[in-house]
This record gives sequence, C-alpha cells and structure tokens, in this order.
Amino acid sequence: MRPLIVIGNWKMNGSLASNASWIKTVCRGMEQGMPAGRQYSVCVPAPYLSQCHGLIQECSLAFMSLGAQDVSAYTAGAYTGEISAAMLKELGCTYVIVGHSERRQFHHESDGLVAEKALQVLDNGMTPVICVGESADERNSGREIEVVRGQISKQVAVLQDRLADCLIAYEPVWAIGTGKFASAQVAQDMHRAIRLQLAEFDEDVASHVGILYGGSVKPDNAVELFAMPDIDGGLIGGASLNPQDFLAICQA
Ligand SMILES: O=C[C@H](O)COP(=O)(O)O
Repeated sequence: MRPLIVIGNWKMNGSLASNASWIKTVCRGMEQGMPAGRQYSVCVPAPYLSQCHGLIQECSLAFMSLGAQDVSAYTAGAYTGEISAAMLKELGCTYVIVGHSERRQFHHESDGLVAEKALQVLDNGMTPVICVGESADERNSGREIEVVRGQISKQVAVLQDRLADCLIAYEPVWAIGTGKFASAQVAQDMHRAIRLQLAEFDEDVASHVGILYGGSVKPDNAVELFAMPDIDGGLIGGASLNPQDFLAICQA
C-alpha cells in the first residue's frame, strides 16, 4: 500500500517572517489531527532551509518534513552557486525536487542531468521527486504519452531498481500555475501509463513508486484527484503559499 504524500513547493517565494508564520499555522492545524498514514512536506528556497528545518523540528510532527527544490548533479568542488545533496541532507531535507519543468525550461536541464541529480539525492539518503510532464503543444498534437515515456525511460536507464525509492511527479506544463488542471481522469490515465511503463522494467518497482500529480491543485479539486487509484498525492505550487489552502489539500 503506497502512502498518500502531499508536498508543497513554494518556488521562489517566502521571507523569514512569512515562513515562520506559515509553519506555525500549518503545524497548529496539523496538531488538530490529520488523516492517518499520510506524509507531508514543504520544499522551500535554499536560503530558508535552515530556518524552516528548525521550525518544523519544533513542531515534532512525525509526518511533516522539509524538502528542497533542486540539487547539484556534482558531489563537491568548484561549482560556484551549486548546492550538494550532502548539504541538503545536513540541513534536514527529506525530499528533493529534481527536473521541475521550470528548471527544464529556464535552465535547460536534460533528462540525463535530472537522473544524475536523482542519484545524488538517493546516495545521500533522501527521496528525489522526479518531475515529468508534457507541454500544451505536445498534448494538443497527441504526443503526451510519447513525451512522458521518453522522460521516464531515461530515469529507468540510469536509476534502475533505485527508482523504487523515488517519487515521480506528473506535472503537465500547461497546468502549472495556469488554473487549468488535468481532470482526475486525464491525470489518472497518465499516472497509469507511467506505472505500466515502469512495470515493463520491473513490476515490483512499479507497484512501489509513488506518483504525485502537480498542476493547479486546489482544495476543491484535490479530493477527486487523490481518490484515483494511481494518484498517490500531490506536488502543490501556488496553493501551498496559503497555509489554510495547503492544510485543506493535506486533509483532502
Ligand atoms: O511544483 C509545483 C507545480 O509546479 C505546480 O504548481 P501550481 O500548483 O502553482 O500549478
């Protein structure tokens, strides 16, 4: 049985004051009781990891953890501006997003680089959240399965059995920050296609991997999305900035 996992992604938002208020509000809300067997996390900008780790630790909620939004593909050395997986581990991260479509689009990250980053995360005892998804043009031309299969096949080739310890986030680019979300059935169809592709490699890996949906998840569409058999939770962008909306999605 795969646990439901809800991960917030603040992207490049936050401040020392607003982070503290967000974490206190969310922790207070979670202390009132959450559905059993779920995991929650929030991926914050790197400069705030230390602050947020301290605040999350103070809450002492076993099901709430910290995550990062990106990582270097290198272990250590002369890579100015990069942040290694070992550093993220030391700062208390449990999850690390890799290959988010914004990194692919604005920083030209390839599937190969994304897989190398995922390896770094795994080697340091954390869980990579590997993002895949098609653009509007790719879906409109009927190529969405082919595109996502291509992204997944590179991860399979590099990560092999270690994919069982990863999460995959299906995030259709046309749904990110646009308010247009994939209907629960459209998302389920893609999640199923991803799981079947993983089963071609190894059925055990396919049944273990959590596949999260991301793209305009809100409190009012989360229930239907999370009820789908191959949707194991969500990666929440815009709605995670509001602690009440994030809590509502976590409870969906
Ligand atoms: O990482 C999160 C995704 O990019 C989704 O963002 P969004 O919920 O603002 O559409």
